[in-house]
Amino acid sequence: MMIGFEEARRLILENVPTLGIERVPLLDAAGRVLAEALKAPWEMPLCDNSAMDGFAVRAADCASVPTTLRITGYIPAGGLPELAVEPGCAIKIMTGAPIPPGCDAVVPVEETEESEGTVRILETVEPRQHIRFRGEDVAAGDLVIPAATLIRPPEISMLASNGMAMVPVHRRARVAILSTGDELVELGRTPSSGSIINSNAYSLAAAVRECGAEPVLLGIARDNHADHRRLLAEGLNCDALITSAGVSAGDRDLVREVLAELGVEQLFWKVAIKPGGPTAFGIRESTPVFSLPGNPVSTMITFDQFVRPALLRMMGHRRVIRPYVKATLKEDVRKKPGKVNFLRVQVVVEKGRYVASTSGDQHTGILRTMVNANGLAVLPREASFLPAGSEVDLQLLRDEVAMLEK
Ligand SMILES: Nc1nc2c(c(=O)[nH]1)N[C@H]1C(S)=C(S)[C@@H](COP(=O)(O)OP(=O)(O)OC[C@H]3O[C@@H](n4cnc5c(N)ncnc54)[C@H](O)[C@@H]3O)O[C@H]1N2
Ligand code: MOO
Repeated sequence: MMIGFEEARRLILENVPTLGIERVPLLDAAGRVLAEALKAPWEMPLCDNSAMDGFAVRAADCASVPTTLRITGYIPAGGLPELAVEPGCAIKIMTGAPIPPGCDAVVPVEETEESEGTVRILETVEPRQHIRFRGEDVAAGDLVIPAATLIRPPEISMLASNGMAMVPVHRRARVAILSTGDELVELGRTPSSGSIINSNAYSLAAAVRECGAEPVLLGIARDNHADHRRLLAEGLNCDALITSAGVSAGDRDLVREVLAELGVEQLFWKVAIKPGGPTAFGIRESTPVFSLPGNPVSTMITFDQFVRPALLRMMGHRRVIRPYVKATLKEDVRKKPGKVNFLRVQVVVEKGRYVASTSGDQHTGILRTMVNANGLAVLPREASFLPAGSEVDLQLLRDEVAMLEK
């Protein structure tokens, strides 16, 4: 009995390890996952300071406006308050500068008129207005970023503000990629009839990079035992190993056999999906091995459904599965029951709804319809006919689908 799609993915996610921690310079932490919670070493802001360019005053002096105050000092951002503010006086102050003792409000420059050492306050003044108080953002010891948070620019800002020049993050996965097959030639050679360029190594490497991991290209294992053994053994030294092709029923499909010899325990082979049926997954110690079918479309789709979530999980991400959005089918779709089908589609937004039409020929040998697709409709295992107008689950494959052109 073939394993179901979601069960296969669950088995993978349950069995992959979380990689260890490394400390990296702050900027290199962007896009990584924080491995230890950040507790604030100090409060933010560190002192009461002005939120406006203007004048620090005593609100009580401005109970009835307009009123005129004498300017007795100036504090730029980065300056220090030298004098307390006496009744009837004001201090010129810039945004971010510390509030001088005695003041309890800041009047923005637009609400004043300055002339020859005095300032006229034109608008009513509330006590505490336009002051950012010490510790109002973050108190010392606060948990400001929990562990397992994806680090984006706001987290970078918070980490920087807390003095974190080096940041503990989960390690990037080093992912070995091995292509198999006698028909393959490396990029740079002109393929003759019967040979094809090893494109899977590149699509996989690009996909590995896209999830923030580091591809390690092992080249091509020819269809003989010795080559497979040598290169698969090398791949097992990485954090994860991906193979392409050599996993269906062909005479020379050696991948699973040699992996077993090398001590990889197979957790499943063959999944009830199309394309991608012959996918296998195994583990040696804590190293996951993904054996993906060789058809380039199947390779990419199985990477996206199985390997990407696994690598993200290994690198500490909590949310690893692409979300489904609802989309309306533009035309009738027929399928055989028994397998979840991934339908390559072109998605557009019409009146705020996703509408999907097939991107063309769905045979797994057809690469062009993958290039032309910006989404995958995920059709349920037992469905056989989905009439135009049906609502289906859809995964967006390109961020720009819902983005505006101008
Ligand atoms: N009797 C059966 N035959 C096949 C079955 C089956 O269940 N029973 N499954 C079919 C399905 S589905 C697929 S998918 C393929 C998968 O086969 P393999 O993973 O063993 O891959 P190959 O047969 O070696 O290659 C398939 C196809 O992909 C091309 N290829 C391979 N490697 C690369 C590469 N690195 N870059 C670009 N393209 C590559 C290869 O030339 C073939 O055209 O098996 C079916 N057969
Ligand atoms: O399932 Mo194969 O992976 O159809 O191309």
